[in-house]
Amino acid sequence: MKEKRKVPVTILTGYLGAGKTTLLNKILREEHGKKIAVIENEYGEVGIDQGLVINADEEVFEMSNGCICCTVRGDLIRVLGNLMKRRDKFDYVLVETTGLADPGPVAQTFFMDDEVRDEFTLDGIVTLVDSAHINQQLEHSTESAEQVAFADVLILNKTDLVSKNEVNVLESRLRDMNKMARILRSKEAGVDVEDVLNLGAFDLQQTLDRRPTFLEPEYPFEWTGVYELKKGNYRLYFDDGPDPTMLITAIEFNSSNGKDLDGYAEDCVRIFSKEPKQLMPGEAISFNEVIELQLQDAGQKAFELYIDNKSTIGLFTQHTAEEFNIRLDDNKDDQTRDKKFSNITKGIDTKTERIWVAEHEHDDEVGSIALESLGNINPDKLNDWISKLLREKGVDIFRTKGFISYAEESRKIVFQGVHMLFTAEPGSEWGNEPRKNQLVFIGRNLDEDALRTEFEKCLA
Ligand SMILES: Nc1nc2c(ncn2[C@@H]2O[C@H](COP(=O)(O)OP(=O)(O)OP(=O)(O)O)[C@@H](O)[C@H]2O)c(=O)[nH]1
Repeated sequence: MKEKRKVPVTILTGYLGAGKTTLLNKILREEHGKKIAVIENEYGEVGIDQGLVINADEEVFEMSNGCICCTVRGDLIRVLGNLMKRRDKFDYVLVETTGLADPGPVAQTFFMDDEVRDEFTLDGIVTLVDSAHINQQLEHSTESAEQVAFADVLILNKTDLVSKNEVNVLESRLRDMNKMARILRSKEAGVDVEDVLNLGAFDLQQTLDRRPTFLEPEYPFEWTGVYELKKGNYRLYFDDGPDPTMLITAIEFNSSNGKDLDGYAEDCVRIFSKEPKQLMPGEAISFNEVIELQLQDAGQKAFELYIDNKSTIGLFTQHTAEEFNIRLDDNKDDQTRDKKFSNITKGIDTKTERIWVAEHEHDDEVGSIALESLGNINPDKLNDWISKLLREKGVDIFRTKGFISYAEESRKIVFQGVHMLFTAEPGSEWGNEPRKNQLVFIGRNLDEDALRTEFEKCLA
């Protein structure tokens, strides 16, 4: 039997004033060929010339926001039921939640109610963030943290009100809370509609492909530039950046030891743990030690780098090259130094560059944990563990997503949950891919060691 196409639903959430209505209006105004039904739980004027906005009295639903076990999602179910009677009028549904709500109960409706599940499919949860105020909001409101944690797409809006560096710091904080979300930046919610609708955001493979680094270890450096240099004198240039100092280690790569960049990175982790040597502009960077460059002086600064023999070198820096506009250039003509100083715009090209996941404090209650193991999982053990876990801790576990491999099943088992509700359904074929299991938990006060231990016990 041919399966009926379900109507995709996007939940739009974000704290008060984050820009939800601005985004909604943008979506409704744009030519995207979709007929969108909007469900709002607030009254509000929405200017639309296409699509269908459901905001007549009976179709505006109030969201209950209490204990998730007791919350009645009846209103939303009723509105969705009414919508189905006008199925020909729309092919997409957008639910805008109130700024003060935990999006959990709304998302759960699409997992829980059989009739809703037959007709609708949750395409994704899009959370807007007011970049200027979210830090404050996170301190005072659990809902704003939940909204971040639930997101498949996080839009850092109002970037016009903060500096680029503040947005970088914010992104790193939010990334820590939700490792799975795609993060976009915007002014006036100016994002591409394709980036928020029809994501198949619950397609985990896509999410993992987009963020292949989320299971990677963290490093004390954020950037490596690898250069192939001839014997000679060079200079490393810096513009003003977000910090007055920066740690750096220079390493000479030796092609005969078989080490790759990851291997050198491990060496560098050990070097970075030592006491750094202070270096003022104009002084020379030595190899194989950690150096703290003093970058307090305003304007462009440079440090010397001497290369004795033609070699491949790696510069490992605490911050990304972009943040300080780091450039390496040769320094053959001292007479033109001053002129050269002001002229350096690009410098020598790197052979390769690499951005690393930076080490940082995990100080938010809300966080995400990714578990991975090779092999197959025993379905009964997993079911027992997950059922118990979500029954006991489901209030604090907002989202669960993952892929599981069962020995008897040729397809990947796609695992996803919202609080204590979860589904495990076969997805694409494993084919020749090595069998492995990945589970991501996003929630509050997660005990990583306990989760890891229990997960390992589920292996067949
Ligand atoms: N400076 C600035 N203002 C913005 C931006 N995006 C939206 N705004 C303004 O911020 C205010 C709030 O935007 P809304 O779209 O109403 O926010 P909301 O999330 O729907 O707000 P609530 O309905 O109160 O939860 C409006 O005055 C917008 O014009 C932006 O990128 N920068």
